[in-house]
Amino acid sequence: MHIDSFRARLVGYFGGLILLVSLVLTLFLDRQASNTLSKASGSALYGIANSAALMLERNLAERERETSLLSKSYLLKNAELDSVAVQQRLEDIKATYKYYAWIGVATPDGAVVAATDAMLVGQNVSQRQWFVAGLTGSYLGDVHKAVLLAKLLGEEQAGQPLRFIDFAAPVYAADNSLRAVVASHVNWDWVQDILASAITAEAASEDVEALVLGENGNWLHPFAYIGKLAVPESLPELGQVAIVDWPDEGRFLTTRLAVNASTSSELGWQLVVRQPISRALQPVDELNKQLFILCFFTLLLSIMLAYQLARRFSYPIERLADSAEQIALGGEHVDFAVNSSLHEFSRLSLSLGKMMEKLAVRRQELEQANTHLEQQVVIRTADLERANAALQDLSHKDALTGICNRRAADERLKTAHLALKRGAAVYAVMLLDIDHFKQVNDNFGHEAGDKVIQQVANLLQDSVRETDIVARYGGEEFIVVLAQTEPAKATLIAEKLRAAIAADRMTAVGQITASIGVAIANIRDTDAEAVVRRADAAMYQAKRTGRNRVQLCDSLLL
Ligand SMILES: Nc1nc2c(ncn2[C@@H]2O[C@H](COP(=O)(O)OP(=O)(O)OP(=O)(O)O)[C@@H](O)[C@H]2O)c(=O)[nH]1
Repeated sequence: MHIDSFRARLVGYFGGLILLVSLVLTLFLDRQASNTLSKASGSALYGIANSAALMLERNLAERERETSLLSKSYLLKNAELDSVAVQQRLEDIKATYKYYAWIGVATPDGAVVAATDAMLVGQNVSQRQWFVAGLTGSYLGDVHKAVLLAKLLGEEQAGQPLRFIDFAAPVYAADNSLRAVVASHVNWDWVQDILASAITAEAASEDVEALVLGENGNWLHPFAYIGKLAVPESLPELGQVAIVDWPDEGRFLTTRLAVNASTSSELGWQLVVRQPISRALQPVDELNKQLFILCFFTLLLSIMLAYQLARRFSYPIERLADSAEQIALGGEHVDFAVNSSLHEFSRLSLSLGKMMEKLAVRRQELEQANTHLEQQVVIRTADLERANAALQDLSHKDALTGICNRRAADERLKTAHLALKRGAAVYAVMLLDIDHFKQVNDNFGHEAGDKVIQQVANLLQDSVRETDIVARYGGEEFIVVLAQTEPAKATLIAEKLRAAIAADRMTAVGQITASIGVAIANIRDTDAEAVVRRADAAMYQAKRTGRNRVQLCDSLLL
């Protein structure tokens, strides 16, 4: 299939069009799906973040409320602080919430007098921040490592150091005097567990993770990120979802919420929930793959269809082109029939067939006309050649005598002189003039004179060789050019001619004579005319010296 063929073009255009439409459609769907999915994933992330933040807020408020209620309880306001009842109350409260690590009561001077599991009892906590703050009001302390408790509870859990959040509140006696400070330490694990429960198993499998950012801009959770994961410069606004470039980690769909617990003091925590964009948009990749496969097969099918369609259209054209080529190569009986149900092709085939028939008729007519013309040309050419030959003949013949005329004699002389110049043998020129011809005319009439001229011409013509030339040079003057003839021989021939004329009896006239001048060509002669001039001079000398004689040109006549 040629690249410029109808088939290739149609397949190319059709395939290209389908490819273009597929690409545009795929890009459009990709964009639409990405947007829709980004929004959906963003909403899901926001939902997770929102519920996790709410749980954190409620838990913080709950713990603070519990500590506050405990500080205001009748028991702590009135009972002995180191009594069993107080001890039991603390244990009961601790048992209600598994993340309580420690609940204790310290006197205003900082001595722990009651505590769950009797931990830290007798120790002085007056330097602890929770104690100092708890002396004056409700206190909520940010996450920290507990120095004393850590020693009692063990250093680490699951590779992480023990971290706590502190709640404290003052206990006032009935007379409103400060009686003690009650405090609880909540294990940081509760944050981890809340976040774990907020993130569903499905979300976790899609790499959704929640992070807690502290007020000072450092990660509080997960522990592995503390001091290791850089906080991106462009986190989304609070409550917004955005695609964020995380340093060294790539692009994440990210949302951020503030944890507003409405507690006595705000911790300033922010909850960040993120998901790698590749996971968030994974369904788009799947969709793209399916679209690609769909496009590929659509393209393949389209190309096959286009090829079949093009074949259907191009086949009749190719047949017609083949037929036309056969005509170009000289074929005569070419068939233009095409097997097509399409009206246009049937019409074209019919028209071409009719055109061929007409062309064949025209061609035959043309060939006949041509043959006739060629015959006419042959006939005309032959006529022309004959006419030319006759004309040539006439132009070199003397009308009266039928022998050569002066022009023919001059041409022969020229040729002979050129041959002499090229080294051929010398030639001789003889000028012959009938003596007293005027008297012939006068005495016997002009017609008789003509007959004498004709007779002399015949006599001369019959007396010389075929290679020589006899011509009528003027009225009653003749010239004879003798090829390759020496002076002696020329004189001899001239004498023979003179004698023959003198011996012949002319019709109605009787005897006549002629004078002959002979000249031999010389290599020094510039042209034949010089030789003729010498012959003429010799002829006149013959006339002067008595007529009916031959005079060979001597040097005096040169
Ligand atoms: N019948 C006839 N006469 C011719 C022709 N051509 C020339 N003549 C005549 O030939 C004569 C030539 O005469 P001239 O030249 O005087 O010389 P001539 O009488 O021959 O005398 P010489 O030449 O001196 O012997 C003239 O009277 C011309 O009219 C021709 O074709 N036919």
